[in-house]
Amino acid sequence: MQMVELNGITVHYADQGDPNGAPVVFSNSLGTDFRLWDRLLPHLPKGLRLIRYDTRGHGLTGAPDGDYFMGDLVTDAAALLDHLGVKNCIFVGLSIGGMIAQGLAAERLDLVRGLVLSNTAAKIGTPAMWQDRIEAVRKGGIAALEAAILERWLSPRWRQENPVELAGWRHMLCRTPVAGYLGCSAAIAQTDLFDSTARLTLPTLAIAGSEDGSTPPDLVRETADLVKGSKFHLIRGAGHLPCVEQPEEYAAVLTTFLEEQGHV
Ligand SMILES: O=C(O)CCC(=O)CC(=O)O
Repeated sequence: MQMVELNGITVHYADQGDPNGAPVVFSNSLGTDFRLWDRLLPHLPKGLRLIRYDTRGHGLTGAPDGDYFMGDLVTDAAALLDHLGVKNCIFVGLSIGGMIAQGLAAERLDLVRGLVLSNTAAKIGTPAMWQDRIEAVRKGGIAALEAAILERWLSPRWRQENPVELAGWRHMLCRTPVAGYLGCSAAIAQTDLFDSTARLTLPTLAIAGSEDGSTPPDLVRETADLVKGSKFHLIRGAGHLPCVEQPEEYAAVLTTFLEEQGHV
């Protein structure tokens, strides 16, 4: 287990692969932790340094009470990369992780040389939608929303064919600290990265899932279009978590991007 105290919280991370390899960093979505990437990593080329961490409020990372701000989440990611001596990584972020990716590239371009914006956007939902969600979780816990969330995360076909694994994702979601879920929901509610993302010029790949009920393909494409020269890839048949449903295709498109950047 790898833990470090940063920015006032304990951060849980995994630094795997080749310690001298080109770094690829992974940032998870709301209600998951760094096991989000478990099915993907075995399909990536050897020789990379693969760093994953649990976002503030998730997994084994600290989950303070109160609203979080996107700036906190970006500072957490930057502090971890500084701690690990990582520069010039390719940063892969899914959903809120993709917002962190956009914020990090805007604030600390010395750390990042390319972005993978997976199932994310410059702005996700509306403040009113997030306030409703926050109130529902305060009242009934995450379990009150669990069925609807899983429907957005994973396609009907995958859920039907993988009932046992589906139970694991349900457990991960429902065991997310409520303070962490609420804190990160507040951060998403307050975030609109349109202006700063429109100023980004680094190589960017956007990935969407055709069945994604949280960040539908058109929303992901809109954000990709903000970054000049970005690429867009649609994974057909996958929901909000395509790295879980279709890890081979996800790995293939990510590997092509890494090769194009001379990162492998
Ligand atoms: O997944 C995220 O990080 C936020 C987007 C979202 O709404 C996820 C969900 O459907 O619960």
